[in-house]
Amino acid sequence: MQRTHDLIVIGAGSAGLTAAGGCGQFGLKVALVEKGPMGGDCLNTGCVPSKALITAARRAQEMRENAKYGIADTEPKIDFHAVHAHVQRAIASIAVDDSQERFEEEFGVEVIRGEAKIIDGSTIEVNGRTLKAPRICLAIGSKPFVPPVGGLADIPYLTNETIFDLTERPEHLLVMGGGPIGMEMAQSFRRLGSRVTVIQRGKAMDKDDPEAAAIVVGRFQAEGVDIREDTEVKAVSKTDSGIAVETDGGDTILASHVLVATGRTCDFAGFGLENAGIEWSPRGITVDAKRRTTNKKVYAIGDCRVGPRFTHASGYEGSLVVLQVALGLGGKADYTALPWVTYSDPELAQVGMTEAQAREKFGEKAEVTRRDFSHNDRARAENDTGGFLKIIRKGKTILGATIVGPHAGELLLPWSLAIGGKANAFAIGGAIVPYPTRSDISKQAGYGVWEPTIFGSWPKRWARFRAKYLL
Ligand SMILES: Cc1cc2nc3c(=O)[nH]c(=O)nc-3n(C[C@H](O)[C@H](O)[C@H](O)COP(=O)(O)OP(=O)(O)OC[C@H]3O[C@@H](n4cnc5c(N)ncnc54)[C@H](O)[C@@H]3O)c2cc1C
Ligand SMILES: NC(=O)c1ccc[n+]([C@@H]2O[C@H](COP(=O)([O-])OP(=O)(O)OC[C@H]3O[C@@H](n4cnc5c(N)ncnc54)[C@H](O)[C@@H]3O)[C@@H](O)[C@H]2O)c1
Repeated sequence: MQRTHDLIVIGAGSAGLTAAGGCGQFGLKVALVEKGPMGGDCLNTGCVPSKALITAARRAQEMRENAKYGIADTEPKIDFHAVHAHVQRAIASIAVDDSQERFEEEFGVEVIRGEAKIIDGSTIEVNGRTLKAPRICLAIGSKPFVPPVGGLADIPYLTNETIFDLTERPEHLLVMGGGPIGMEMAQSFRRLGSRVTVIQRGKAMDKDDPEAAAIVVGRFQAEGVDIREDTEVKAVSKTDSGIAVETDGGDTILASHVLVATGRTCDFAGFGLENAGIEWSPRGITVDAKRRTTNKKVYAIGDCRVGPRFTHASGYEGSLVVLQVALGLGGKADYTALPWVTYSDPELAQVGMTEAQAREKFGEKAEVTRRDFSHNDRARAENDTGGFLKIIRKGKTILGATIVGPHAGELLLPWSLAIGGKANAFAIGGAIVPYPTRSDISKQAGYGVWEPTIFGSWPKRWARFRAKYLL
């Protein structure tokens, strides 16, 4: 059979849209197959609805905390139907960018709505049609991992796929898992008026810097979120008054709703990966640095492969596929400067290595330069001085940065560039930064890295010499 397309992309989430749109823009004949709504998890059940909900929740919380600015505190009146409508509006406004019409009209991609199956390494089937291309790109995502907890299958638990459909506020939301999904949702629902309990197996936000995570956890507790760390759910059961959740510590918590946010998994049984010799496990599809599967003509990008699961990682890998397929260029994934942000309040932002990772790799050669927002004039003027910036480095080489505080995610960029070698602490420390901004904390930290050198013995000797003989 002749090729029908130059590239077949399966999955129209952040990863697949980028790969298909980019190759389409280069004039390749691209098929993009999607079985659900365009935009995938990020648009419909992930980043977008969660950030919209977080915004509504923050507005509510600000009303409760106004007195410190001389404005009376007020308990907000929350119309949960209207909050739901706001979340749906946010999805609708971004959906235009991910729409079938746009990909067809702007990028010349053939969008096919249906469930694809792999026939072999260059052939797929969808809606009874057979498509053939020299390259296939799998961008088929992941799904919520539901742990084998007794009784869970018998209760109507929520996941990220259903929680944004709620039009009534949960009375008491029990969140299983203190990762980014669990934490972002826990604070949002608490601020919108629910009672919230988080059950976390180890420490909450366990992939992040523990000192930064502790600041976030402290804030949650101050707002009334009941966080139970080092605790596991043993069993759940439905009772007349709600859902009884038994913990391994012997407590029973009565909740109205349970959100399962215990990580992601993959189940590609029946999709046909074995027909193309593609290896996978529940952790994802096996890939190399170029995101090629064990069948070198088939790529797997974004959440469906083993690796970090973020929208920006999916988009980045989509663009690597465009480089390789359309232009025949390199395309190895480099995550030395991978950033991630948990949009709790305060935000927790990380790029590159955490302090613990750097210490494990470099021992005493790993150093930390830290600046607290309590010394940042904008934070002081705003009476919101919690949090810090930590630069993790080896000598003057920047390995990572951790920021916790308001807008932390917006402050990462100079450090991403520094880790990638496109900026450095000296340049950041010497930049003219508008006063008063929170980003001044980066200048202070950059300067801090160089301060001992600038005021070292040689510059001082030179200054004394100048003062004595040349002034
Ligand atoms: C609640 C939540 C909040 C999040 N917040 C953030 C955030 O703030 N920032 C961030 O960076 N990341 C965030 N993420 C993670 C982010 O959403 C994902 O990393 C990203 O959406 C993955 O994109 P993807 O394209 O790889 O997969 P997906 O978006 O899952 O897309 C896969 C697509 O493939 C389709 N598909 C699957 N099988 C087939 C088939 N056989 N045939 C046809 N189509 C198929 C699916 O229908 C789906 O549309 C969040 C996730 C969740 C759950
Ligand atoms: N802001 C963001 O970038 C953002 C936001 C939400 C989600 N995401 C992405 O979505 C994915 C899923 O997020 P997540 O929070 O579900 O996963 P996660 O794996 O990051 O966190 C899940 C947590 O649940 C805990 N856990 C697992 N089983 C448990 C059990 N039985 N009882 C109690 N705790 C248990 C784990 O120890 C872990 O800390 C992640 O890959 C993340 O990158 C990103």
